[in-house]
Amino acid sequence: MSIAVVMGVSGSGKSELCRRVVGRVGLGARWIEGDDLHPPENIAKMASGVPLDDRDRQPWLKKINARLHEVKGGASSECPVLVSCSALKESYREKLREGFEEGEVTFVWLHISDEAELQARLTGRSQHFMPASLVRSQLEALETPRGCVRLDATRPKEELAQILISHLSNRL
Ligand SMILES: Nc1ncnc2c1ncn2[C@@H]1O[C@H](COP(=O)(O)OP(=O)(O)OP(=O)(O)O)[C@@H](O)[C@H]1O
Ligand SMILES: O=C(O)[C@H](O)[C@@H](O)[C@H](O)[C@H](O)CO
Repeated sequence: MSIAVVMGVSGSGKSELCRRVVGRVGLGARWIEGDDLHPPENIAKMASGVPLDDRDRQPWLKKINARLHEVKGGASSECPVLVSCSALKESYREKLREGFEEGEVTFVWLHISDEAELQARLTGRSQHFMPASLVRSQLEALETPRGCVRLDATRPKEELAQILISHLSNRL
C-alpha cells in the first residue's frame, strides 16, 4: 500500500491539498484527516491557545498509525492513502510509520516558514479550533524531515495538487 503523509505546520495547507487530490488519484483512494483523530482534550488545549506537547501527541499519533493499519487490512493495494498530519518531529514520523515496510510511507512536506503568511491563513479560516497565535510554536517544534518529498507551500493550491497527483501516479 502506498501511504503519503502530507505534513507541515498548521496553515501550510495539508487539508486543502488532500481534499483536492484524494478524488483524483484512483477510485478507492482514501484520506485520513489527522485532526479528526485528536482526543477532545487536545482540541480544547489548542483552542485555548496552548501548544500540544510530546505527551499530548502520543495517543493521537498512535491512533493515526492504528487507523492506517486498519485501512491497509481492508484496502486494495493499488489505492493510495493520504494522511494529513502535522508530523512535526522525527519521533512522531517514526510512530506514524511503525509496522510498515521500508518505502511504504512517504512524507510529503509542505514547506513554509513565513510566519505572517501562516497567521493570515489561519485568521482567514473560519470555524477552526486552531488559533493563529500558535503558529510560532508550530514553527519552533518542526524538525526538518529528511528523505521526504518537499513542496513549496507558497505555490498556488492547484499547482501543488498537480505535483502530488503526478508523484502518486508514478508510484502506482
Ligand atoms: N497554497 C496555498 N496558497 C494559499 N492559501 C492556501 C494554500 N494552501 C492552503 N491555503 C489556505 O490556507 C488555509 C489553511 O489551509 P489548511 O486548512 O489546508 O491548512 P492545514 O495545514 O491543514 O492546517 P491545520 O494543521 O491547522 O489543519 C486555508 O484557508 C486554505 O485555503
Ligand atoms: O501537532 C500539532 O500541534 C497538531 O497536529 C496541530 O498541528 C493541529 O492538529 C493542527 O494544526 C490544527 O489544525
